[in-house]
Amino acid sequence: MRIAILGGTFDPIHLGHIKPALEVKHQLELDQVWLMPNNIPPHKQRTNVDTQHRLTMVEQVCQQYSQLQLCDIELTCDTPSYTAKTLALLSQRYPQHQFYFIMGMDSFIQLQSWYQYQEIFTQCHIILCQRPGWTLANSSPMHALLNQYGINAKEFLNTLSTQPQCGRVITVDINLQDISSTDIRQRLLQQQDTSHLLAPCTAKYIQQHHLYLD
Ligand SMILES: Nc1ncnc2c1ncn2[C@@H]1O[C@H](COP(=O)(O)OP(=O)(O)OP(=O)(O)O)[C@@H](O)[C@H]1O
Ligand SMILES: O=C(O)c1ccc[n+]([C@@H]2O[C@H](COP(=O)([O-])O)[C@@H](O)[C@H]2O)c1
Repeated sequence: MRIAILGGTFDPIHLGHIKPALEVKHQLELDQVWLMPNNIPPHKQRTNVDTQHRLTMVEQVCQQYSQLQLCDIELTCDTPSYTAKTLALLSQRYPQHQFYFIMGMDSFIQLQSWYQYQEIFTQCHIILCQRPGWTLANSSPMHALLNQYGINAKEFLNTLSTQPQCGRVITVDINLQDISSTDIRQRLLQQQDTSHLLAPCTAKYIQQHHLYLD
């Protein structure tokens, strides 16, 4: 199967994760999309709620959206959730699947600082989603990399049978979602409405468990 993975801290999961994931699945005619919460985010100082809450919110989203599935592979690991390591483990565990890794432009811009980031290109294709507020500078080394390995979703699909198994950066043209977990946490702290930014199950869970209030 052709499977895309959206890894994240999901603190909390929001529609800026869910809607692009659904659009990517449709545009690239993928068999499945897995949401993969990390345990210890490599580039964040801390999470705002514990792993169990972040996991439950993702689980509930997967129950609500039948096209999304949970991948809990990083949750059993007490070391930082390095994507290169996780993808190697996934390829080992599921040699029958072809993996794609979804990321927003903010992640892509910083990719060079990831642990053994070049290994990622040997394990999967990257699916790159635009994100409001993030533009790749012409001078960025990632710009050169995108020029070399980039391909748009339509062209990729049209030439699927001749494409390599990994190493491309597939750009998808999705509806932009100006949403971030940081903004949602700030709104919750200030008791502002967040219902238009979250799946209903997540809004309910946050309210029931009094999350993000301090
Ligand atoms: N609105 C969005 N549009 C496109 N991609 C997004 C969006 N929000 C998050 N992503 C992508 O989803 C992945 C996981 O993001 P993450 O869980 O860190 O959410 P976040 O909103 O960026 O969180 P925070 O504000 O706490 O940093 C990353 O690859 C990120 O680029
Ligand atoms: O491998 C790394 O060094 C690395 C550095 C930063 C982020 N990641 C992964 O990228 C995904 C999005 O991360 P974040 O911090 O934006 O939630 C998530 O799966 C992280 O584990 C991975």
